Amino acid sequence: MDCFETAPPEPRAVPGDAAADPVLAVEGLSHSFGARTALGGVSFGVPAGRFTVLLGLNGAGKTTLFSLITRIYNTRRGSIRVFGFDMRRHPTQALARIGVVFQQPTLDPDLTVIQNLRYHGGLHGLAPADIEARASEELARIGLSERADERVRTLSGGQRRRVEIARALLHRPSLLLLDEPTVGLDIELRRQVLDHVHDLCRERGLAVLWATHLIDEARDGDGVVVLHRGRVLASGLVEAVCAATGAATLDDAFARLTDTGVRE
Ligand SMILES: Nc1ncnc2c1ncn2[C@@H]1O[C@H](COP(=O)(O)OP(=O)(O)OP(=O)(O)O)[C@@H](O)[C@H]1O
Repeated sequence: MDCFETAPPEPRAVPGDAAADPVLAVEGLSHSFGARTALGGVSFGVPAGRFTVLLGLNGAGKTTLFSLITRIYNTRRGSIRVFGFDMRRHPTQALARIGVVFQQPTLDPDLTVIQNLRYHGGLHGLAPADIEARASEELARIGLSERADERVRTLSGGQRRRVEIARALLHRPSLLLLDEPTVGLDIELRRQVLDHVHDLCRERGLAVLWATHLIDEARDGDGVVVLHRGRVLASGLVEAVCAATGAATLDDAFARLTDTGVRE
């Protein structure tokens, strides 16, 4: 059963949690589908330059949370602020600062790589000259400049993912959201995509929220938000969450957190 019928545990306050002025600030966010509570009072922050893993099992509420942050769903309870812009009151300013890579691939396989990027840039109202300059910069960065005029269907899964990330960065967002972006990729491609997004955090100060159910996608130095059955059980740097739970590894911390307080 997916409803929460018992009182949730208090999230553990962990040192090293969101900086004073995070790029993404989520406070008291709740969402229900009829009688089913998908999110119940979720709060956390993602600061600039931090790769933050939103870690949760299937059904934890990750996609619902992303749908609220991207305004696919309206926020009815709680608040979402992006760079200080409230999603309800200033959605245009907030959304302009977000780049998204959805769980399902969204490139048009029959268009070329550059056509996909131009289309996205046009939707964001970028000038054609800016689109060309930024597209060639992003494609060079992911090592796919020479594939710009090829149809997307000729690319590997990992290359397509990197093009999706390049596309999401075209309008220069401050916050990049990725929902299970490594689904379907082999171990090596997964590592490459993870390395690439870590580099973006470090080099551009991008705030990243990376949703996954794969614990090994969180590295030391990353932030982590443990979401379980619609509740945040812990958030902070990986090392701090481990220390607060008395666990040697994040695997162990996750098992301890999800075994206590929230009933199946
Ligand atoms: N459109 C919907 N209508 C009804 N219930 C929904 C809907 N979308 C999600 N849910 C329910 O909300 C809860 C959270 O689902 P959500 O898809 O957000 O989780 P998730 O962490 O993204 O899981 P997954 O990794 O499987 O995608 C689940 O109990 C799910 O069944």
